[in-house]
Amino acid sequence: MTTWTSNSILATYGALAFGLLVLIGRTWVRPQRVPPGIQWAGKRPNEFLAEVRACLREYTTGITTMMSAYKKFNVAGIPFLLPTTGFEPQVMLPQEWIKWVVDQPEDILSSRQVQGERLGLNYILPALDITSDFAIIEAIRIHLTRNVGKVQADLVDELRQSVDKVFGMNTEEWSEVNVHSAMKELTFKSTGRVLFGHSLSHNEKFMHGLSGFSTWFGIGIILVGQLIPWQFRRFVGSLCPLPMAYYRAICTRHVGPVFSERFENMQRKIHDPIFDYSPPEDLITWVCRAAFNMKDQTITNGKSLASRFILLMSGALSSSVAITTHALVDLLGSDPQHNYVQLLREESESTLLTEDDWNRSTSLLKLHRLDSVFRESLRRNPPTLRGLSRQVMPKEGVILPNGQKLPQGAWIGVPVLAIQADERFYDQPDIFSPLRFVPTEVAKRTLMVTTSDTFLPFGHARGSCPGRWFASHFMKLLFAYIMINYELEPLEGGRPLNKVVGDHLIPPIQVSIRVRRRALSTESKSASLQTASNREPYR
Ligand code: HEM
Repeated sequence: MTTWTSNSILATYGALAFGLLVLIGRTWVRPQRVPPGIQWAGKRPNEFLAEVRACLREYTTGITTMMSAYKKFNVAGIPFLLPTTGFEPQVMLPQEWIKWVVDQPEDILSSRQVQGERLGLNYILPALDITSDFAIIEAIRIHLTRNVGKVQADLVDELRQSVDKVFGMNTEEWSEVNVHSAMKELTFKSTGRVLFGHSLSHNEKFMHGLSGFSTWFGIGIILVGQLIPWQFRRFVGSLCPLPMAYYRAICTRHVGPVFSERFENMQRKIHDPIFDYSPPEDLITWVCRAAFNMKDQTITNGKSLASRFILLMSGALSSSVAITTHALVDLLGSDPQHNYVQLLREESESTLLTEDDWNRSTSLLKLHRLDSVFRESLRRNPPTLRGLSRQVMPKEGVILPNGQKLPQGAWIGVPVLAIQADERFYDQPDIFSPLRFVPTEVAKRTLMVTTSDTFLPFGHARGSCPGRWFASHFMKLLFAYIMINYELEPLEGGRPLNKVVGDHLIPPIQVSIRVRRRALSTESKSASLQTASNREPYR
């Protein structure tokens, strides 16, 4: 009797647990993101809780699900549902539909809605005020791009000092430099002068706050928005702000008063033209100007601009750090026989002969090889694996170009990495070919900043990166300076692999390279080129 009772209790608990598991399984993968009629990638037929397990496998499969499903479905013109680590699958559309995606307005396909969840912004920064976005984006897209020539001398001055400090001045001894840390310091320091002005970029406390904030912001985005299941976002998101708030407070303490003072004085000058005030020409001034030029005049003080500015800039700087790290590791990890560093050095030396050349923006248009290196590196290492992410907004859903319907709340996007590795668009796509985009007699020039439906690391059309012209400018100056002034040893064992974390390709941040300052005269250099290990360095 007792055995019978305990068996039935066990059976009841078992059935309850099973029921609960099925119930959880049904809702664990966010139901809004699972449109009917779209085929899953990576889902095994007849597997118990197949959709949950397909998402779980994404923690370890890296890019394989996306790459193989792209070939199976997208190349045949069929959309597929990509499982994700956040348990929010996303419909990947075929490349031919990109024009349709970018033509849809924000109230039909919204990028902001996806950002709020996928970057975890709704949870790590719940009080985020995006009224300033338009002014900041306009200032970057129009003023910074147009005035990049005017600020080039400052940029060059700053990057010379930073590279000399980080890579050293010793022409005899080789030193070991961690690529990622070096690129972080060089990027923050050099671009900081233009983005925040001379005084802030030389303020150690501010720069320390900015660096800490960008690290924690990056961790928060990936952890809350992508790695943990969507149900836990609110809870984990409420913990992340602690270190972020600390560093953000440091930044705000320094940048807030600068914005407030600039905003008030510029506003006063508008109403009182004889007021004696002329602001420095930097991004902070251009952001305030763009805010005054907005039709609806929703921005009434500099404080709100400052707070959003820090956020956008820290994201922008982190992207630039990742891309310069990828590019340097790509170059030094390539077959030393090609001696790409020497080819880049020759181009830089013949282009940047005088101080005027360094300070003139048109000089950089002649750096075809360097431009091509960055475009090729971005092709192989886009900052996000998926791009053009949008959420379906209308209650009645949207109809895809093939007539299929997607309900409200579904997420769409395109597999950027797979498109950029498609042999229909790129010859031998698996090979790092840094001179691929150098113009020839038959191939016309494609700049690294030119987006298209087969080149998407900066997005494409509406919402694409407004800072890419500035980023390209900075990255070319930085690499030209390094190539001209330093010898760089090739990486032993080739190009170390990236890590896939959430939607990001993280460069190998542990990699160090060996560098040595070049001696002034070419003749005197050649005698000292053999390394201790007797390997032939790039020269
Ligand atoms: C190589 C470095 C960079 C890469 C790869 C990059 C890439 C991107 C990407 C993929 C987006 C999102 C596009 C989309 O949603 O479709 C973006 C947005 C943005 N980028 Fe960049 N970026 C870089 C550097 C910069 C720099 C240096 C700045 C500023 C000076 C900047 C400012 C911005 C801003 C403000 C946005 C938001 C645009 C919006 O929401 O409409 N970026 N960037």
